[in-house]
Amino acid sequence: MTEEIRKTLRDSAAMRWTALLLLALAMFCAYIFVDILSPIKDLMLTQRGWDSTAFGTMQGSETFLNVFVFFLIFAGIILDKMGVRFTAVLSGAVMLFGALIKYYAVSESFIGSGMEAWFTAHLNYIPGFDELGVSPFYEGMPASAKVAAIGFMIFGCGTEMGGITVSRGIVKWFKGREMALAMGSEMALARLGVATCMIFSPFFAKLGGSIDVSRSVAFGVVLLCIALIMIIVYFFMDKKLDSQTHEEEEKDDPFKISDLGKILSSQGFWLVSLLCVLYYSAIFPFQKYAVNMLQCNLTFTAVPEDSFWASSSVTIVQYVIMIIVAAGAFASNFQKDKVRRVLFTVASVVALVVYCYMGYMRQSAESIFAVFPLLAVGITPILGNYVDHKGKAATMLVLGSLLLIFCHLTFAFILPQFKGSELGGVVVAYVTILVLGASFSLVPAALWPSVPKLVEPKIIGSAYALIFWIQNIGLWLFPLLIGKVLDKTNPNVTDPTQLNYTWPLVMLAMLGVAAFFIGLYLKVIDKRKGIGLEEPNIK
Ligand SMILES: C[C@H](NC(=O)[C@@H](N)CCCCN)C(=O)O
Repeated sequence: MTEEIRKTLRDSAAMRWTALLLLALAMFCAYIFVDILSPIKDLMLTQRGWDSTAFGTMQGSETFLNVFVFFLIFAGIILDKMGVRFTAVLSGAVMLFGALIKYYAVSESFIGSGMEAWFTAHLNYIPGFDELGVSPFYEGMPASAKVAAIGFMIFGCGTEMGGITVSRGIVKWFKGREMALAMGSEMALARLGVATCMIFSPFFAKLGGSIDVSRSVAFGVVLLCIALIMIIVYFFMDKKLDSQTHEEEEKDDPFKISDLGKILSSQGFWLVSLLCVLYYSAIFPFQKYAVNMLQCNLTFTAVPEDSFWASSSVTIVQYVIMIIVAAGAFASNFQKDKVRRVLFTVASVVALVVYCYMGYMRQSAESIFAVFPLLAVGITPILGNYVDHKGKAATMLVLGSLLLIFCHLTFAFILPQFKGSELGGVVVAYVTILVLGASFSLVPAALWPSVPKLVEPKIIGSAYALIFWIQNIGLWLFPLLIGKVLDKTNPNVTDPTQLNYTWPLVMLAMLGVAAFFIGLYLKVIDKRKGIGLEEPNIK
């Protein structure tokens, strides 16, 4: 009887995984919106006149307020003071608001409007920011890109606040249990969001034979409405949990500014943050250009519009197969029976082969790149589970950085050698993208669950916020730099599918090299100071 009374929602596996599912689905929708314009960079040039610099500046704007107005730091303080559920709802609402502005900016109704005229004439110079060279706008930037950037900045505040809130929420529900597995599963779903976006953004933009880029953004907005509903349901579960545990996060352990000092004085924290910014700057900004990079490096034969492979139903079938790949790989993690585990894995691999074949037949760069997050969906939970039970997080960080270097150098120097060989190029692209996906499983699965080992529980929210803030500097800078380097190294190229991506890719590989050395140093410090990064989470 006493046992029963003591049981709380988080003691029930079904309940805590339901809470996780709600948060993870909300992040799934958010990640779709993050990259909603990434696979249609070429259309943004032909339909809205965004060159690579305009595109990169808009893409980088997502993190602008987080970095330069320190919004992420405030978000961390709000999270520590107000708790998970309040901050989660706030982040959902902010994301939706920003997304609606971005939708208006790229919609047909913006063209020729008074607002377009105003933004064309204004915001070309931002005092202070321009002098520092960090302005989110520039003289000559298309008005639609400026307004989209404003919306994306607001959205970015919501999504990053959502990110730290979800990490904190997972710690709240899973600490001492399957925490890394839960974080890995949440990230797996987020990765599926990226794959979904790669397939459906161009699908909606080109639906019915006419091109309208705002349809892609509208798709993202609808998903963000669904995300907000998920968060509201989570709100009530979280409230119930607190009433059972009699925990009032916001009152028991009030946040103090001096806590920030404690975090910043930890060497382990700095190394993890540096590794995080270097590694993620070579991944998320790359994601925004990857489809265009493939369009530029692969030789595609145009698929006739009336052919079977060009039909919308094939896109949907291919997406369903993608879900089978992801679900099979993900579910295999949870099979206790060895035979069943093998069966799930084999089904997933067969579906992956079918998926890849369809991508090749459709001659579609977006569906080729969409395999990137798929391996992460299957592997991240396995690796999370491994970190929970065996540890070795620092070693995984080093290995992930090595794979990153290998992949970017392959894209830069080996893939272009296959230009002209349709099949050869696609095979090299698939293999490299899948290996990059494996790297993108290793690093996040090891990095995020390591944070609770670096700081005290009550300041985890602020610690995640600070790491995200440092990471956001890179996520702001690198989309912009890639765009600028592209424009500089391709001065006379007008066809958006004929750009040379060598230098941007070399730049990203260099980030991997720096991350690799930080990872090695982290291993040394971990051993010397006994931080426990190589230790399992569950002892
Ligand atoms: C959990 C981690 N999330 C992040 O790093 C976020 N700061 C980035 C969100 C994507 C762009 N706004 C991850 O996805 O591995």
